[in-house]
Amino acid sequence: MYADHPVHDDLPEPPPPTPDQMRMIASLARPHARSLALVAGLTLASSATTLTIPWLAGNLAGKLIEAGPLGTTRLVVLLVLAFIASAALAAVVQIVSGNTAARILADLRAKLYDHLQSLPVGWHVAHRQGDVLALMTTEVAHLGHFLTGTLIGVPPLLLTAAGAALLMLRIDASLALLVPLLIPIYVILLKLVGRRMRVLAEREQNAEAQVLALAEDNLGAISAIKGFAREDLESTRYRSRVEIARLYAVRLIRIQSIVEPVSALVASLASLGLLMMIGDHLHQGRLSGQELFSFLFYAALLTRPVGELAETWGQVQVTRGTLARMASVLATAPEPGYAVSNPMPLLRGAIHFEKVDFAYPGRSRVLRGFDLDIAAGEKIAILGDNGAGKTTIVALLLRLYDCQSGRITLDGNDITQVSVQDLRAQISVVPQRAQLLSGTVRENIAFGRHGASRAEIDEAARRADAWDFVTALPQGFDTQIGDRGVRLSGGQGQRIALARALLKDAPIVVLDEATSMYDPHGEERFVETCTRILQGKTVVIITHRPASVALADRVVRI
Ligand SMILES: Nc1ncnc2c1ncn2[C@@H]1O[C@H](COP(=O)(O)OP(=O)(O)OP(=O)(O)O)[C@@H](O)[C@H]1O
Repeated sequence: MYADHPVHDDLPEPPPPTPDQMRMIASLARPHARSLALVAGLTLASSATTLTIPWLAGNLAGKLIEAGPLGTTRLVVLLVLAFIASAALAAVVQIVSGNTAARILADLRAKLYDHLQSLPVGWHVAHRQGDVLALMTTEVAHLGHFLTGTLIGVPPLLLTAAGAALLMLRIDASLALLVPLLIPIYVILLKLVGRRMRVLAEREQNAEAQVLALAEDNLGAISAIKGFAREDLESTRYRSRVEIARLYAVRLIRIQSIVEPVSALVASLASLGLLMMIGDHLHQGRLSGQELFSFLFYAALLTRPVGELAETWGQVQVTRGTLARMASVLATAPEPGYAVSNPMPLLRGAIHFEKVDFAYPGRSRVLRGFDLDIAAGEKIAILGDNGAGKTTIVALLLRLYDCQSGRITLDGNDITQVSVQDLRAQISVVPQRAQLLSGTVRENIAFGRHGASRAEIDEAARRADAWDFVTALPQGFDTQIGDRGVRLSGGQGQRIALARALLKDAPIVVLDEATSMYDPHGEERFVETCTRILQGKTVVIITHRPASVALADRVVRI
């Protein structure tokens, strides 16, 4: 998404969103068509009401000049009603449009999350987590602010400006026609600052993402930072990233702050010119007092939208990069297996790797013509040097990656031809690094099978030899285990991961260095338990430890 770079501005402008990307963003609005139609109707009513005010005020002013306050009651009442209606409609438009925009945004966030979840593991490996987090948090918030605070105000502004211009044209065409002459001045002004705003916004968002990425990395490695006494160094590194983000933010604010005042200045100068000409027309009797007032009110009505539209245009430049990034993530295809919906028959558990070639993107080949036959119910240990490709075999079996050539079958079914969710439902993996979630011990074990009963969770904990240490925790199974389970020891975390996998009760079980953190006695008990409870299941044991190898009927070396 972003590139790493030092502070400088002579970087290429972000590419504009493609029509396809814009269509995708527009598709987010489609489910809210009715609310948007309501917003459009209310906007129309609000602008129409606002536009009656200068006309009524002009009439009233004309009458006051010609005959004094007598006989103006009706006009005054109408004007007060118009004021009230205009204010009330403006409030209703804000509420309804704000609600709609917030709903669109909530949908976008959920859609973005679902989509990120569906993307291949390879995509997540290739993108910095900080960038992804920035997209889901600060960038979505930017977009939300843009939608709810800025973009939603555009239709009323445009309608009011267009209406005012038309009515001015009716009153005095020769004067009103001067207004479009200002357009080129605005276009030049906005073009001049636009490119710079886009580049700065891009740089600022990139810098923010880097701040977030470093905070995420460092807080996750807080023990290492303390252990190596790197607090000061890391603090300096963090500060320098924050400083880069600040510098871009300041530059962006500076440029953003001039757009609206400069536009308003041009509009004010133009109004002054208009006033001089009006004076001339009045003098020649081409304009009545009433028309003069209405004209001036309409001109005033026109200047505010001009300034605000310029500001909105600036915001569009700032949001362009976010839209492009959002759309490009949403356009990335989900895991290929998601498209296949053929159900996977319940497995007996025979695994067959046939001439499998695989390389991670941009890396040299890990597996070359790899063959492996595992019978249903067989226990097999896979040994090999660090980096030989043992964990990669598991990743391929789960279809986290697809092999470049060859094929993998389960009970004779090619895994690329069946639903990836069905496939994964039939394989339990106990990884080397237990991925514990923030939540209680019970929730962490229950993660293995949705809807598991308390008794089943307890049983899984007993089988995984986790019962004793879990019940000794302050709140037993209700103890919160924090982010990444930092409050549990490595071996305890592995036992929770084992309990989770046992609860899943899949026909194929993969133990990927699952006992690497067990004490020797614990490992012995693990081997005993597994021999009993994994009977009949196909078990793939990846290990460097002789005790675990003893579990296997057969050992292969890669
Ligand atoms: N997601 C990835 N992206 C790119 N390369 C990877 C990825 N995961 C692993 N590799 C590389 O693939 C090779 C095989 O890694 P793998 O984790 O399968 O080895 P292993 O046999 O399980 O090693 P160990 O015994 O150390 O756990 C290594 O060279 C590793 O650097």
